Amino acid sequence: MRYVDIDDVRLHVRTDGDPARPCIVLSNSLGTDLSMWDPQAAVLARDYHVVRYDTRGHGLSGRRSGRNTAPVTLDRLGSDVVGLLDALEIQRAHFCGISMGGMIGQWLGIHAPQRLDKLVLANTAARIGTHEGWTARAAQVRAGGMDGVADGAAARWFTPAFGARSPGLVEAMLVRLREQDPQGYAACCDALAQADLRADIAAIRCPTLVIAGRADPVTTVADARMLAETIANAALAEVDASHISNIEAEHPFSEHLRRFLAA
Ligand SMILES: O=C(O)CCC(=O)CC(=O)O
Repeated sequence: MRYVDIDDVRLHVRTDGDPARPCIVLSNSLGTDLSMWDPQAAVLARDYHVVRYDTRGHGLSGRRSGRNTAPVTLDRLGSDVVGLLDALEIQRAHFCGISMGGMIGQWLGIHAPQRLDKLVLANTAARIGTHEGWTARAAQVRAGGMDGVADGAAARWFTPAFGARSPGLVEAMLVRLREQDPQGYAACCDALAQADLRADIAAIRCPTLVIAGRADPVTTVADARMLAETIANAALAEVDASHISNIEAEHPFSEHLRRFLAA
């Protein structure tokens, strides 16, 4: 376990694999933490220096002083990754982000292409949800804590078939969601309320793999197609999963990732 201070935030970071190998950074979705990448980190660490971090306000990452109440924007979340690479003295890295992490990846592709090798955008979109929806969710957790969003999360994150097959994995994710800091979660909802990259993603030039979950009700296959068709050097892969596809379709997801990075 390691912490890196970047501006006002202390990021919880975990590294696996040989630091002399090419680096891949893994970025979590809203309401999760770096442990969501355990299946992929185990595979990738054989060939890569794997850097995972908890997005600010999530897991063990938070403000260095005071509560996680300061405003958060997608610019801030993207700049955290640039700061993380600087702190670890990594000039360039591959980047794989899921959902909110995928929006951070798009931001990096637009604003920090000189730090990126290949980009993987999983279960994400250039615009996720609506301003009203995120603002209402932020208000809900600020007023009532995490239980309200956690109650419906299994249905948004996983297919019923996966829930029946792997109840322990689903429950572990929900426990972690309930344990998130409501202020940190709400601040990232505010960032998603503002974030709209639809007019900007054509600027992304690095080789990109877009991964979609065929049963994802949050960021749909149509959202993924839009990314893959707009980004010049992008390919699309679909897996049989809902929103948290790297867990529900662990092996196909890891295989797509591994092959794309190795090509
Ligand atoms: O998963 C994300 O990063 C954003 C979309 C989302 O919050 C899914 C959900 O829990 O409804």
